[in-house]
This record gives sequence, C-alpha cells and structure tokens, in this order.
Amino acid sequence: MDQCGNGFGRMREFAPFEVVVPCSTANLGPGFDSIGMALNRYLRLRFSPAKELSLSVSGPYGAGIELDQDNLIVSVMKQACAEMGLSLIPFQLEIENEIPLARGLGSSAAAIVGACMAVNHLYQFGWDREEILKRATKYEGHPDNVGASIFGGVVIGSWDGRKAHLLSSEAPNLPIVVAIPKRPLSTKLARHVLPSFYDKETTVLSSSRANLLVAALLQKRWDLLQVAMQDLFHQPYRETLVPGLREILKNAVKNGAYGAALSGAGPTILAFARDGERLTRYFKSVFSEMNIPADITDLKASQTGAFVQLTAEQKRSRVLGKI
Ligand SMILES: Nc1ncnc2c1ncn2[C@@H]1O[C@H](COP(=O)(O)OP(=O)(O)O)[C@@H](O)[C@H]1O
Ligand SMILES: N[C@@H](CCOP(=O)(O)O)C(=O)O
Repeated sequence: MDQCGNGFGRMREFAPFEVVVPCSTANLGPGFDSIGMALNRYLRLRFSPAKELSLSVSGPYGAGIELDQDNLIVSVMKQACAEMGLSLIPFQLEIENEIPLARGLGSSAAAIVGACMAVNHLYQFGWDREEILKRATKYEGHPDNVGASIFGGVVIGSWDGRKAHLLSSEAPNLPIVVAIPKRPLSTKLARHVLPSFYDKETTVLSSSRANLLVAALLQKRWDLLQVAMQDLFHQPYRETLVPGLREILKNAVKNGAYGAALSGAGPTILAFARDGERLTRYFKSVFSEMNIPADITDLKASQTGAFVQLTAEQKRSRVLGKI
C-alpha cells in the first residue's frame, strides 16, 4: 500500500463502516448507455482500520474478485485519492458480493460506486450524490449502471464525457425474471461488437422507442413495454454473443412478459413479468433446450441506492454505550 503524503500515510483510526450498493440492469432495450434500474442484489464493503491493506471476499459471487492491487475497488479508491492530491490509507476490506461478475448486472459499476462512497466517507470529502455520479461515470464510461446504483429506482441520464445529467424516478413494482447464464461475457467485448455508425432510420426508430420507454415507465403503461423495449442500437449485434436472446426477445411476450431485453451488455436476459410463473417456465425451457446452464430467478427493483452505515459490530457497541 502507498506510503502517504499529506498526513494520510500512517495507520489512521476510523470507525469501521459498511457501504451497501445495489446492482443494476442497464439499457432496458433502447436506452443504451442512458437508462438504468437498480435491482435487489447487493455488494457490501466492510472497512476497518489496519496497518496494511488486506482484502477478503465472501458471498455467492466472491470468487473471481481480484485480491491484490489490481482489485477494482482499491484502484478506484487510489485514483480518487490521487485526484484529491492524497494517498490511500491502509485498511482491512471484506467484500461480500451477491452480484454475478461480468453477467450484465453492473458488478463493475457497483464496485466503482462503492469505492467512491468509501473514499468520500473515509476522508470526509463531502461529495454529494451528483459529485459521486460524475466521478463514478468517468471511471465506468457511461452513467446508466452507476446512476442506478447511486440513486436507486429507474434512472435516465446523459454523459458527454465531462458532465453527467441524470434523473431518478420510482422503478416499476413489477416482478422481474432473469436468466443469468453461468458463462461470463465481459462488457468490453460486448461493446466491441457494436458499429461505429448508425443510419438515420435506425437512429430515429430506436431513439423514438427509448422515448416511449421513458413515458411508459413514468405513466406505468406496462402494455407499451413490448414495443418500447425493442432496440436497434445494441441488441441485434450482441445476439451472436448471447445464446437464447433472439428467441426470448421474439417470444417472451407470448409467454408471460410485458417486455424483455438484454440486461446491460449481457449475457443476462431480463423480462418484466405479467405472469411470473409462466415466464419462469418459458425461460427454463429455452435454456434447457439449448443445454446451456443458467440461473433463472426472480428479482425486484431496488428503490433505494447506495448508502454508508456503521457495521453491525459498531451498532451493537453504540447500543451498549461503548462509543
Ligand atoms: N466487487 C468487486 N470487487 C472488485 N472487482 C470487481 C467487483 N465486481 C466486479 N469487479 C470487476 O469487474 C469485472 C466485471 O466487469 P464487467 O465486464 O463490466 O461486467 P459487469 O457487467 O458485471 O459490470 C470483474 O471481472 C472484476 O474485475
Ligand atoms: N450501457 C452499457 C451497459 C453495460 O452494463 P454491464 O452491466 O454489462 O456492465 C452497455 O450496454 O454496454
């Protein structure tokens, strides 16, 4: 861990704390790099003082997270400190992760948001959520996932490479069914297959659907989701990377969905359910016919975004009057 300048280099006492961050689904079809929704699977980061950096992982998706200096959380924290002219103090970090990695459920965005919130808390920078959004978007490259993880609910945002503008709103209180394939797909690769240019007809049609999607979400017009979630910006190009996507986009509505989309860059496929049991059966049959292992499960929107709290131990000590 860095030796630090500016008085932050030695072991510094701080009260142990936890950052809780929901995962997210991005795009919802045509809202490419703009629309996101927070979901009820969480990343929990527990920080306590230590003389040296030490990382540990737990939870169903701990495996695969780097436990060295390449860890995304640590590298974002370092970078955020460097931008403030500081070095990162050592700490012990337990990463409890319920978010599958590289499956299109915003694990990297949650890690980045958690890192920004942690550094803000540790150093008392006083960043508000807008400031955290700006910093997290710069690291992630698009505001949809980080915005949802920060604010919760549904977010609609825009990023020009310097400034992020984003509004959050209540997410649909509809059952959500997802198919999370066992095999990962890196977002980098799934962005690589996208074209550099789109023609006018494609752009007009796909952006009109994104606009309709926003209106349908705000007015709770679930009957419009079938059309409003149709996309021409990214899903047609990602079909080759995501088994089952073409079939599900074509037939989900006939099988209990209001609308379906690729979650983020995939490979997870997500649908809002009209009839959850029927939709789950359908998802299962698609994946078992292809003989592709996938976790088919229910999720719900998370209306709240990331927050910092005392660890359970700290809370107990406070009740006992020790702090
Ligand atoms: N909790 C975490 N701690 C550290 N790194 C993480 C964490 N979650 C995700 N990452 C990093 O982000 C990568 C996945 O990012 P990405 O390909 O963008 O997929 P996703 O769609 O899940 O965001 C992982 O392989 C890992 O390197
Ligand atoms: N808008 C991005 C969203 C990527 O989400 P992820 O969860 O797959 O990282 C894109 O579609 O590339």
